[in-house]
Amino acid sequence: MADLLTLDGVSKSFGGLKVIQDFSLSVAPGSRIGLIGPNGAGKTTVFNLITGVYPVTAGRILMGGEDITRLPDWRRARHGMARSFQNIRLMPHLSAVENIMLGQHLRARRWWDQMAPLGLMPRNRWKRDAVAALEAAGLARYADALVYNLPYGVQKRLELVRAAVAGARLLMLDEPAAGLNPTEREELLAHIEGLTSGGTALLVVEHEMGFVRRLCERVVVLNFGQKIAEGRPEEVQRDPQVLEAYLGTGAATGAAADAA
Ligand SMILES: Nc1ncnc2c1ncn2[C@@H]1O[C@H](COP(=O)(O)OP(=O)(O)OP(=O)(O)O)[C@@H](O)[C@H]1O
Repeated sequence: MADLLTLDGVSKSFGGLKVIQDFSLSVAPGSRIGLIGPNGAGKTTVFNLITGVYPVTAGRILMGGEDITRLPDWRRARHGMARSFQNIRLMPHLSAVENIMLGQHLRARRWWDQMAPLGLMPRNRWKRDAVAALEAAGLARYADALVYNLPYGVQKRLELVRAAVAGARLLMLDEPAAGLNPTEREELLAHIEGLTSGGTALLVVEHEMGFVRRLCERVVVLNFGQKIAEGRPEEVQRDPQVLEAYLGTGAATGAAADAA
């Protein structure tokens, strides 16, 4: 099957610092890939290169076979990539449903569609869609609650709804399980599984290896900006280079502890 997302020999330098070196990656439609590596390995930078926050120094990025390397971030979003961040980026003083509508706004193609999430148009389809997305996620009871009043686990899941709204083909999640308690983590896992069972591909950065094992069929390991391993989670965890990368840094992450 043709790739949904392809990174072909991508490199990134900041000044003289080579942060990503000759990194290649294939994400098939509907596949679930984990991107792991020690702190500072370059995982978030890879996300930033894919979504167009930073231009690449070398290499190509393709989405659905189309070269998007030079496209600005807002045009890449319209190719169906959606992202959540390490830190929650919801608008705390808006309601849950208003936050979901902001996600729709980012993907609106026509100027009148961009106005619609503001609620100025009659028969606001956008609001209905946002409420439906909350219902599908089992979060409808929070629709009118202000985000800053909601528990952390619910806020994380709202981010997921916002990212996935409007039919993303690729969902990119940066440390979605960080800071969640075991119950919240299970709820998030079920939520992500639900979103991706419909054929949305997943690329997830996550330190919590148990979470990655349950969610991802394939794992890619970065260290000092280079790919050092790729394969099924249980294979990768036994890879000597991966063990060295984690244990050699002395980073007592969940991945290292699991891998040991
Ligand atoms: N805008 C920037 N300017 C200069 N250096 C940067 C920039 N962004 C990232 N870096 C550097 O790139 C390297 C990789 O950072 P990145 O945040 O991508 O790592 P990471 O694997 O996501 O780490 P963590 O797991 O701690 O989030 C680090 O050395 C970081 O300091």
